[in-house]
Amino acid sequence: MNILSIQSHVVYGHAGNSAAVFPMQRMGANVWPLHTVQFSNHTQYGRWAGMVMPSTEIASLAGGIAAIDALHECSAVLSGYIGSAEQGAQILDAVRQVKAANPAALYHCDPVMGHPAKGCIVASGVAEFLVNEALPVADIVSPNQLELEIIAGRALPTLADIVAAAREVLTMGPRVVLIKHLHYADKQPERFEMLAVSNDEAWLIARPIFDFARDPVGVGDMTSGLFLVGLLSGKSLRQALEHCASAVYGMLQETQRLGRYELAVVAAQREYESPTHMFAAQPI
Ligand SMILES: Nc1ncnc2c1ncn2[C@@H]1O[C@H](COP(=O)(O)OP(=O)(O)O)[C@@H](O)[C@H]1O
Ligand SMILES: Cc1ncc(COP(=O)(O)O)c(C=O)c1O
Ligand SMILES: [Mg+2]
Repeated sequence: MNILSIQSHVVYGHAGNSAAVFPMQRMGANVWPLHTVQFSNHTQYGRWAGMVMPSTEIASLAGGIAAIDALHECSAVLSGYIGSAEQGAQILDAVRQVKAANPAALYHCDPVMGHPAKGCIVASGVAEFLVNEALPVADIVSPNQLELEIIAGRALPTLADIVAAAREVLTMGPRVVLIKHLHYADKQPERFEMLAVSNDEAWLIARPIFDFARDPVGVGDMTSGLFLVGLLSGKSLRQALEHCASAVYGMLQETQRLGRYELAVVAAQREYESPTHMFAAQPI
């Protein structure tokens, strides 16, 4: 299995590819990391150095892989944090080239749209690109609830609203929707919940919340990567959800045990292969 993973790279710490690539590799996937930005650190520190890769870089690198006739080996394209709206078009071009070379290849779009209140900064035009252009082409999409609300164009105060919106997304192109973080009004506050929906199934999973001084970053990026590898390696929707939720829980537990702000991506390496605690999903 070969995954072209088009996401951010941070030199220090973990977000984007720097959070997702190693866990995917540890699950046995061969990853082709392509970086949309190279920043010193993730944006939630409030300051960072580095640059958005030039928009032509993505097309150039995809073209380079095409030139050595290797695109047909690609099983999936995963996109995450995008540095500019122009980069988006290049990513979709790469997806088209991969799908032309390997019609079975999947496109998993993690629609990272930013969260200004939390300090996750995304360039203007990226959210519009994700909703209008990337979503119709995606096979798998993994928004958090805020991103799902932007896609749906309305607030989603109840679990029923969220499930309905996820089903709407299935009519826009994707075959699988993973909502990576739910925060509806009557959710029990001590539970962290995710939802996976396909045309035939809907699964809800919950794990305990940890009390971090500051919300760690990169959790969503790692979750999406692990979920994709699970599906590609033949897990059912339910199994892929249970595996990624449980592996990320184990990694967060290690992060808390070590008292770190940055994710304990490497220290928790055994969790990606076989999570210490397995949480069970419930059909809804
Ligand atoms: N079990 C947990 N305990 C505490 N915080 C968690 C737990 N699981 C995830 N989180 C945090 O919840 C937040 C989820 O963020 P959100 O913006 O909704 O998704 P994403 O990570 O995709 O951007 C992250 O800040 C993550 O660190
Ligand atoms: C460079 C970069 N990549 C990715 C992300 C997304 O991280 P998360 O997985 O928490 O959504 C962020 C969030 O701040 C970021 O700064
Ligand atoms: Mg995210």
